[in-house]
Amino acid sequence: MSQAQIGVYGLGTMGSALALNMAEHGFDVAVTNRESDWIAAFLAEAGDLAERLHPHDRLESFVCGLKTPRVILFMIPSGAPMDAMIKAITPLLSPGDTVIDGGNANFHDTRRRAAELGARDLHFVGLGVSGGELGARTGPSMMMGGSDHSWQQLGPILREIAAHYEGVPCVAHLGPDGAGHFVKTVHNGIEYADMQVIAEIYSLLRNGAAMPPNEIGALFTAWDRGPLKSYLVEITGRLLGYTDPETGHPMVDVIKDAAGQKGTGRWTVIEALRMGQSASMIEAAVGARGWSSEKDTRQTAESILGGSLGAFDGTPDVLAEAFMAARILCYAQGFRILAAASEEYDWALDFAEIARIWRAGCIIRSALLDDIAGAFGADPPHGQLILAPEFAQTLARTLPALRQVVCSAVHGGHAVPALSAGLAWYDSMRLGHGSANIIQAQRDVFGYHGFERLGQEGKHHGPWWD
Ligand SMILES: NC(=O)C1=CN([C@@H]2O[C@H](COP(=O)(O)OP(=O)(O)OC[C@H]3O[C@@H](n4cnc5c(N)ncnc54)[C@H](OP(=O)(O)O)[C@@H]3O)[C@@H](O)[C@H]2O)C=CC1
Ligand SMILES: O=C(CO)[C@H](O)[C@H](O)COP(=O)(O)O
Repeated sequence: MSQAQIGVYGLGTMGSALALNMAEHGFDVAVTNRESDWIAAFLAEAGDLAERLHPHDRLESFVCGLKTPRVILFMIPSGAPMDAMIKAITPLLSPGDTVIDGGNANFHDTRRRAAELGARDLHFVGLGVSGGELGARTGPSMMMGGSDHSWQQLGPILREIAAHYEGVPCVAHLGPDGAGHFVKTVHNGIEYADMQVIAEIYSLLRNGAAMPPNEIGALFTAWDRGPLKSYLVEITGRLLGYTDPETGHPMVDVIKDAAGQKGTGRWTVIEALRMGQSASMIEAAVGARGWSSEKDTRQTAESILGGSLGAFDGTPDVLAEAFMAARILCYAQGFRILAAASEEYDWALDFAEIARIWRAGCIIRSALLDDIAGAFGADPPHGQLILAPEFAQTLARTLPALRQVVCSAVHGGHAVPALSAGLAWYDSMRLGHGSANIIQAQRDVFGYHGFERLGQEGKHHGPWWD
């Protein structure tokens, strides 16, 4: 039997697409699935590529069909199923073999699994994969966390199957154990915030300016030809043009306004808060998805509290400028979380490299990421994207529009949690002197917690009343 260069376990949406992508790039791939009935159907659809896909219906033969040291990619749900599969496959492996979790895993699990497998001379890789099914098939962006040994095994395959931006593969070895999954988690957090900003802009145009979905779609499509160019803007422009074949209504009007979420956005916020960081736009986006799911309550509330909305008094040009400001702020918040984690876990993340591998293949790919890569490459003040000269300039130009949009939205009763969170963060960060002196004084009054005095070392207390 021929010895495959890599094994893919899990022939669902992502696993089958990645296996086909590898086969198309000339790699021999051993494939298997929990429900083995799927394997024959998958091979039938693979056409000529089936020559390079080597099916197995048992874990033992799947492992035996791989060149050593082995490289095995799991594309399955990342919680308990991944732990169960590790338990099942570990006795079949040899020192030097690498097990990869390509799912959206919590990076704490990845760190634990890497340590457990490491103790048995096995390598565990947390591979963040972004781009959905099409990306996985034609070129995803991939964020790898694991050992140098695993990168040597995997790198040549991943570089071939990845998306390419001007010839540069969108994949990198970002650090050890959980680094890749953490970066993918934050990628998804940014994805949540960018999607929420888009939804808020759509809602202002639809409910505040009575614009029909197809016209809003055309506007997004026009924006996609300029500096706001991005995958999410592109698909929003396109999806808004669709009509429901059943009712003849715009497709978006028949979709229930209750957003799903699988956890990565929430993990981003949890990790940010745990590290004493803020990612207020991502938090707003996660919260807004939560509120959206309370459809029944909102319907009752509308009859009690009133659901009228005022007119939105802004032009599409003003919205485009506000969108640009919000997008910069949302990426900036994402990179701050990465910086905090890099320090906490000693990962030495390369932020310019992360921006580079997000330029193509992934869901948050946008024209801005090339500039972000350049800005991080030039070492911005305090490592802050908003202080990089070109971004500070763009923010100075676009912030008045964001302010105008948020003011008009608030005045008209339109909920813009992400846009307003971005603005509040910017307004907090641009002042050298804020209002936390009041918090410190209050804490000292009620808890004798002490405060620092401006320009003096040590802990002080106020002359408060008894
Ligand atoms: N869909 C997407 O856009 C993206 C998904 N991901 C991540 O990729 C991973 C796979 O997602 P996706 O391909 O969409 O999911 P699918 O539901 O399409 O496929 C799931 C796969 O996992 C297998 N599986 C499910 N439960 C178990 C189990 N207990 N033990 C062994 N195998 C199991 C299924 O096998 P069976 O056929 O037998 O049910 C199937 O092969 C997930 O972690 C997801 O978060 C990452 C990026 C994007
Ligand atoms: O990883 C992804 C995209 O990058 C997946 O599509 C993920 O499912 C998106 O998250 P959610 O389902 O919570 O919206």
